[in-house]
Amino acid sequence: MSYSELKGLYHLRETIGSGGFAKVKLAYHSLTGEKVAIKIMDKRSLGEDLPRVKTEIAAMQDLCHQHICKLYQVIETADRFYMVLEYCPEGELFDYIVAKDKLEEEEAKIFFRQIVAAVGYIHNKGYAHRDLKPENLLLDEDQNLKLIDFGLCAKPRGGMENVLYTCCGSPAYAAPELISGREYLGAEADIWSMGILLYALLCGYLPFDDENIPQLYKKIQSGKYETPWWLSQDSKELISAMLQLDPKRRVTINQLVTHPWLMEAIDMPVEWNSKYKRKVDDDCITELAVHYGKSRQEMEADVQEWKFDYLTATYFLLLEKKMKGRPVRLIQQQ
Ligand SMILES: O=C(Nc1ccc2c(c1)CNCC2)c1ccc(F)cc1
Repeated sequence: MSYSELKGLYHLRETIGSGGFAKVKLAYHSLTGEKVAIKIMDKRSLGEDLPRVKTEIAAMQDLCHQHICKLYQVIETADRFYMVLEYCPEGELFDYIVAKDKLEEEEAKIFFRQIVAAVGYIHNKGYAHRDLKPENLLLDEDQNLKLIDFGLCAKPRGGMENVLYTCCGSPAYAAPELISGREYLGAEADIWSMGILLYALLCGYLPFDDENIPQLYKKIQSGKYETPWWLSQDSKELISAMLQLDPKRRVTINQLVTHPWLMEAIDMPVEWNSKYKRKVDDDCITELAVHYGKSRQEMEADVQEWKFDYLTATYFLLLEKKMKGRPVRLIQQQ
């Protein structure tokens, strides 16, 4: 394959993942030398999944948060989509849990606080993820979680108080109201999935499981699950508050951020604000202006168009370098 559209912009390396309709390759962004993950999708093989890609791109262009995998650039050609994404080399949280069998409470707490921050942020922006599971949480090189796969997310018209109907996501993580075909609120269904997620982090297996889907649905709709002896009272209480069959009795994201189990030993509520500022970073603008031979005003105006072109990617990757204490410098091309 040539991937000629990336020539000069990114140096492509090995394939690091290949899912259903996408291949993910490691690449180096040529102007900063920073590593990125490029998700490559062939339009023909996408078939009816094409709308999912458009949904994901639109959502990720609107989301900018330390626990959401950053979209840097989108390249669309006649027969392909390329999504240039934040590099998450430690792989999926799913594999991390499997490798450790289950997590100690304090480690699970750190991860779960990051998940609550990410979900609180997207709900605040009017999005429901609808496919929350450990496979969709990646670890970056500092073991921070990054939420991915917004292909099934929903931004209900008129706000999160408006109901949704589409039954989607992974059965074992799906809320009872969602699998019963009733209308549901995206935020409440996400909270249920987070309850399943927390149970999986602490126990290393799922509260409702059955390879026969109708049997699995019966178990979910019964709302009955076992809790192993090693769970603390507080963690059992939190899981129970999230796995309430009646979505109106379920804990809300606003109540979650100050829940005792999440606050214990950390004594700070979960902060879901993005660490990214609205205002563009002056050092990055200066370096870009010098490189492109433009005034700072022009450069700032160009960047703030947020076209998710190579300039958007270069700006965000320069900002990443600054946040990691590396020099805010572009590689001078010969
Ligand atoms: O960076 C990603 N995956 C990645 C990167 C490096 C390595 C892996 C995955 C797996 N282990 C080897 C190193 C990645 C990032 C975003 C995404 F949507 C999908 C995958």
